Order: sequence, then C-alpha cells, then structure tokens
Amino acid sequence: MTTHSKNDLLTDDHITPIDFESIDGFPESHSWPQFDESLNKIQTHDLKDSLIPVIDLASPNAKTLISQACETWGVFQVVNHGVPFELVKKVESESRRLFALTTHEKCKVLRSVDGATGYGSPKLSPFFDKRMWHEGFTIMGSCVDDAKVLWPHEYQRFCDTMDAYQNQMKLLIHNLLLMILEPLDVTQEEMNWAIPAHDSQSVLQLNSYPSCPNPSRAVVAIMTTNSKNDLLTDDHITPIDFESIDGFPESHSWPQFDESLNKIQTRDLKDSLIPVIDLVSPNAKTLISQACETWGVFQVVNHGVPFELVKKVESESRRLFALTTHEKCKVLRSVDGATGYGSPKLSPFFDKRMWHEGFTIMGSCVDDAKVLWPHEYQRFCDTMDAYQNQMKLLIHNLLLMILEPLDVTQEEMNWAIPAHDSQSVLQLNSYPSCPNPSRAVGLASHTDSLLLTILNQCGIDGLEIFVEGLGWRRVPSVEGAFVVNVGDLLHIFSNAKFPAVTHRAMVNQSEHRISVAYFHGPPAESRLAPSSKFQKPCFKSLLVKEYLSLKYKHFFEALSLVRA
Ligand SMILES: O=C(O)CCC(=O)C(=O)O
Ligand SMILES: [Fe+2]
Repeated sequence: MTTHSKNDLLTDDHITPIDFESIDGFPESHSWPQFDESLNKIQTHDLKDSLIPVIDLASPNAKTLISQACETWGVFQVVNHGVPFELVKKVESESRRLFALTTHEKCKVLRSVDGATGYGSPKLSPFFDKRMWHEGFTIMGSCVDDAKVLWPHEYQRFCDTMDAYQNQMKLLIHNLLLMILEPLDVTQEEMNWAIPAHDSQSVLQLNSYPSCPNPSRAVVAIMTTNSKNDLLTDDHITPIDFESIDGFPESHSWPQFDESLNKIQTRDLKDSLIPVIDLVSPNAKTLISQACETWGVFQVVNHGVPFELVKKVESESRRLFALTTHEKCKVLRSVDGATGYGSPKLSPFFDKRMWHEGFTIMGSCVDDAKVLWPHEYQRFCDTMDAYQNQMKLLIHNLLLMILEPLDVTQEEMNWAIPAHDSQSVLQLNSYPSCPNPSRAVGLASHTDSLLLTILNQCGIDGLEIFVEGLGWRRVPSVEGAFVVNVGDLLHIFSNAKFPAVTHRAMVNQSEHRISVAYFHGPPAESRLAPSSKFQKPCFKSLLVKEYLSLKYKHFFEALSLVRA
C-alpha cells in the first residue's frame, strides 16, 4: 500500500463509511491485494496463551508480570480488573444499538473533516489506497449532543452507559499506570503527568466490522506489495547459494504459520477435496467440468504421457539442479529475460525470499544446455522437447473436454487450444531440503497467469491450494498423476465460472523436492475476453499481452483491474 501524507488526501471520502446497509457484493474500493492467509494464522491456542500473558490483577505478582509484558510485548490482557461485568455488556449492547441504526441516521452525526468525534471511517484511512471494512463512533467526554441527534427521546441510556464506562476506564488506567511506572522509579511529577487528571486526554472509540462477503480480501494486507518495476534487481533473480548455505537466513524467514491447520486434514478429507480423474473413464468430461467450477483444480491419471518420460524429466531436472551454483549462474535469467536459471518471477512482489531455484524453458533449451554441459546437452534437450510435445497433446485433450460443455464457438476453441503461435512455458522448480521448513516458503501464494497448468509433483507433496472457508489444503502427490489447474486467462474466458486457484509450494526438512510445471496460453497478440456465449461479461476485453503486462506489474491486483 502506498502511504500518503494525510493532508494531501483527506476528503469526505475518507470519513463516510460505505453504506453497509444497502451494499450488495464486494466493492473494488475495499478489495486489498490478496495476502497469504497462512501468515495471519500464526498460533495455536497454546502458543497464543504463552505469547500474550493474561494477568490476574488481584494476584500478588501482577506488578511484576505487567512490567515483563510491557517490556517483552507491549501488550497483555487483564482479568479481575474491577470493571463491573454488566457495564461491559451494556457498552457492547449500546454500541450494537448505535451501529444498527440506518446509514442515513448515523450520517447525521458524521465526523467533520477537522473534527475528532462522531460517526465515520477510521482516522488512518487517508494513508491507504484501499478502504477498510469498518465504521466507527468516537466519543471524547460527553456524547450527549450526538446521542440527542440519534435518539431524541432515548439518548439517556446511551450517554449514561458511555459515561459510566469512561469513569471505570479512568480508574483502571490509573491503577495500571501506577503498576507500570512505579518499577521505573519515575518522579512524582512524571507520575502526575501520566495518570488521569482533569486535563488529560481520553478517547472512547466504538468500532464496528459488519460481516463481510469476502473477508480474505477485506482485512489489512500484511505484505507490502510493490510495483515490480520499481523493485526488480539482480537480487530478485539470483537464488541464494544453496550449496554453501549454513543455517537459515533472516532473508528467507517468513512470519510463522499455523502448522496445525495443515496437519488436521485426514487423508480422506484431502482425497475427497480435489478429485483424481481417470481420463479414460466415460464420465471424465463431467467430472472435469465439475472440478473446474468447484475448485479450479483436479488431478488426472491415465493421461497417456509415458511413465518413463515423466521419470526422465525428473532425473534430468535433478541433474541440472545438482550442478554447482557457479555452473547454474552461467545461464542466469537476465533482468528482462524470460528463460534460464533463477529465483521465482514473483519474487519482487514479496518482502521475503523464497526457498526455491528454477529453470525456465520456452521452446528449445539448446543454447543454455550447451553452456551447462558442452558435450552432454543432447539428453537434456531431447527429454525436455519430448515432454513439451506430450504436454501440448494433453493440454489439447483437456481443453476440448473443458470448453466443449461451455458451448464456445469454433473460433474460440481454436484460440484456446495449442497452435503454432500459442505460448508455452516449461518451468522446472527445485526446493532444496530446508533446515527450518515452518518459517520458509517454497513458492509464495499466487495464481498462474495463462489458461491451464499441468504440474508434476514428482512424488513429493508440497503443493497447497487456498480454499475459501477452509484455508490451505495440501494436494497429495499421487503416483503417475498430474495436477491440472485453471489460470487467470481461463478464469476470464469462463467469465469467472472457473476460479483461478490460489496456490503455493511448501518445503520440507528431509527431501529435495522437484516439480515440473507446464503453462499453456493463447497467442500473446490475440484478444482476451469472456466467451461470447456469456450474455453479461464481467471482464473487459484486452489483448493477452496487455493482461500479462498488468500481471507483471500489479500481480495480485491484475484480475480486479480488468473487471468490467
Ligand atoms: O511446486 C509446486 O508444487 C507448485 C509450482 C507452481 O505453482 C508454479 O510453478 O507455478
Ligand atoms: Fe503456480
């Protein structure tokens, strides 16, 4: 998020909350760049308890515990604080009574541009590009004037409650500050300055967060997202030297995730979630359509790609990544290049580095292979060529099955299926075993950009998909199966009928994981739009290459930028 100087930007728009009463759907103004959900789900309950202390104010060591918590965390919880339970409940119910008023009523007490009290959006709104899913009511001292506007005959209950609560807060603040400041041995004058007095400042803020149709996009983003062009440096291309690395560098240490969330899935649940479809079964087409609509991802077996070739691609990939860092860097991707050895292309969009090195092939890889193995490049090239041909065939068959039920035109079908001018990328991914897998990310959360992806996990789990309401789910590696997933272009072409599945790759401590991804898309110069079969297109029409450059620049936001 860009942060602005507040004065440049403060307008009424930063004060009036959206009309939560009448809103239908989820507005672009409130859609923040998608963030990695896992980063938010940090702790198990046990961990949380040990992290932020809950302190019994009536206990004899309260003062010591409070001092420690202030130093360590700057935050703690208190119980036995002496504030009557009924009053706490009353404040909540009076707050709910206020926010339950109509938008029209609440706007009668809207905060003014330079005012401090009343109804409105968070005061930090002008500093962010996106709006927050929030409305608030700010009280300083008496709230009788506003309350009389809201409830001309029934304001007293609200005011009495808020007054009583403010008095209780003042007492509690007084006690807490005594306990916090005494051990610092401050002067009496300093103590008087800090504790509540007739001229201290106090603010009572009631916050309301209505239920939200799209919570994963409405919460405050954790990762700063950067415009790639501002930031692309060599540092985003050269992977860490996995050969000589010792320990686990801070550059690769992501905020901790909740491991338990991933472990709770039973094998059954995992299996039932993402279908494994037998391509020679008579109902394959129906199952594929269902999977595209429901998950945007499925696995296929009996796909016709020779098992030996699949194994050869894996062993040739391992041969490449087993070269020394020095050798691999001879074919390092250039800053504006698309092929060669390097870090994930999504690296510039994240503050932390990924536990990953990759090798990207588009068409022939003979030039790079000759640099790596001057006399033995043929085996590598032949394998990658044969595999790309097989992927093209499989993509062709899959797209026929996926698009036929949509009843697309022949022209649209020709646009989608592989042809001499379509785009295809073969991506070899390497995730070396990692000393600290719970803090590392192999490939950060993303959607694939083109139409369809075929992924081979090469026998080791690691791929996870994000399912709204369920969180991150492992996609188990199934012997002989490929994972097929919908990319942004198919999401757009299907008029959002098929989700572009958000996914990531995780790493492990014991095994060096390899995966092979094949991405297929229509010609760069061709026009992209929802199929003409859809009466109400929900995306704008633009050139494929225009979409890809939006993705390259705005990443998480590219899809929302092309919404009609
Ligand atoms: O390695 C994996 O499992 C996922 C790879 C991936 O998502 C990609 O290459 O786009
Ligand atoms: Fe991907």
